[in-house]
Amino acid sequence: TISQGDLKLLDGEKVQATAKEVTYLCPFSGPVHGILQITNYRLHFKADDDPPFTVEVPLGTIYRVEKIGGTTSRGENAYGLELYCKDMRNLRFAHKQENHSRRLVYDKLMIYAFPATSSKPFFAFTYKERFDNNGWDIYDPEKEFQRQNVPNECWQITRINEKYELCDTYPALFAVPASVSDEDLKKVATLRSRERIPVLSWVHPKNSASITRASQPNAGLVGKTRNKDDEKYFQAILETNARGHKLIIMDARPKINALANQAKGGGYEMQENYQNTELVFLDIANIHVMRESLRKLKDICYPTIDDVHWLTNLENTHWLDYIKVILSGAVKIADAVDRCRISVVVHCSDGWDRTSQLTALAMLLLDPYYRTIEGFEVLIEKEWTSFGHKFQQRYGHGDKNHADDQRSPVFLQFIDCVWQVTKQFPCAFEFNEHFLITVLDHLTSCLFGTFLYNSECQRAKEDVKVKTVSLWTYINTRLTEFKNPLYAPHLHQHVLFPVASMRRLDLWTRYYIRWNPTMQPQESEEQRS
Ligand SMILES: CCCC(=O)OC[C@@H](COP(=O)(O)O[C@@H]1[C@H](O)[C@H](OP(=O)(O)O)[C@@H](O)[C@H](O)[C@H]1O)OC(=O)CCC
Repeated sequence: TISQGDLKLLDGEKVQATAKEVTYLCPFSGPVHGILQITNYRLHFKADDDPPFTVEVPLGTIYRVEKIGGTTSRGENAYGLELYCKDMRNLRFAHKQENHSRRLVYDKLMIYAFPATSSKPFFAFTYKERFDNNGWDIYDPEKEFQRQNVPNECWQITRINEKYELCDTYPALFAVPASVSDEDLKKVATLRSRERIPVLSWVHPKNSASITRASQPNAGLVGKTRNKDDEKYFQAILETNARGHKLIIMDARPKINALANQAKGGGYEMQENYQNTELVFLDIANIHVMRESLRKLKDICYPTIDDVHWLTNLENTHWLDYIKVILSGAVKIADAVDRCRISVVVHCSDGWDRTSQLTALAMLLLDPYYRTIEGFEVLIEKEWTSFGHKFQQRYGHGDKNHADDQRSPVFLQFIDCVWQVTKQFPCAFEFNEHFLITVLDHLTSCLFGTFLYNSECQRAKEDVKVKTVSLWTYINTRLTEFKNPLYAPHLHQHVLFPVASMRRLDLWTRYYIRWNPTMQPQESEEQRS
């Protein structure tokens, strides 16, 4: 890496703009004079004074850039830029009008922070660092199925989607009941939203109960004729569990939303048509509710915290209510599969947001492998990236349109739920909190190819495994940084059942309040006199 000033450039990173005499308007310690640099990967500010105070943010983590003040602004620091970031902070810089540095910085930000809009490549395709391991090899679907003893007499790995022809938001390889034919699968696919048919996520190593995942049925408004093919398919899933006498369909949504989806041809399975099947609604709200909740949470956390009203303000964001309802959904699934030995089919509307949260969390509780660093990397590749969670759309990678209502912090919520479980079982995980925060930092940085695009099919088309570095490559070259010193695997081979009660949940302040220094209690007037 070439160092330029204090900026240690990455391989492939080049400075695109340098602005001197810029003032960083720090909300905590006040204005700081220094030099602002924009590269094709990040924004870097270095204060003139000592110790070298720096502010840095990957351009992918910026979702909005606003100009402050105009050429007529006369106030101190009234002319500059405000950057809104996806990592819970905003950065304000004041520029001098005369040297036109704001125009230069603004123009370069528009090009390099929003490559999808400026049709530039993501920096991940320019990043040329070499590593001695390849994180793209961590997840091999057939190896992971083999670990679950699949294929076997109950489950087959079908190649019907090898060219993404059945469902282009699903992985090329997935497992379905051994008794069904590819013809059956094609029929079932016409009955599921976006052809996202029920397929295997995890099978219990001892009692053969399974977790399968899907999108909602194209049930439409009640009164449509029954759906024999779908009902037969559910029977096939039921029969994969030798002792299985029942199947539970866990619909992640509030029932009112499932009903509303009927108006658009969606809906849910009519229980009476599916023998030995129970339908449960888990009451998790949709992506719009979660986006709004995080917006409120950022408002009360940054830049200032109203300490007197903190708990009221936190409650009014409902953020922890949603963490609780997601966690309790995952506990219900783990309980059904492990204690009751009943197979569960998980779905929601599209089957790529709430369904991913639930299957991944339930598998984390059920299978200690996913609580290792390698296992967790496999879990994310399997239940999130390969099953088509739309990372680019949900996080707006490289997209200038910050108001897009398809954006939503669904994956952040999942990592928050994982953090909650690590707090209740501090010795059950190989990874530490720094690992989780690093995953979130690179969810938005666009330095790695792991979270780019919206599906396995798109990532294959863009050849990310050859042209970009995997986040797991970076992580796995510095594992000691991410290991939990308290990890005691031999004591935690059992299923974890976290308590999803409000009194046991905490706000993850090391993430949401990471930029506010530990606020010194304000000295009272009499103490000062
Ligand atoms: C008359 C028109 C009815 C109508 O628009 O139905 C559409 C639903 C939208 O369905 P919802 O489930 O409420 O919301 C959907 C889910 O959040 C889904 O994620 P997931 O993978 O977790 O399912 C997202 O992918 C969709 O973009 C989003 O629209 O809207 C509602 O149900 C809102 C009711 C409060």
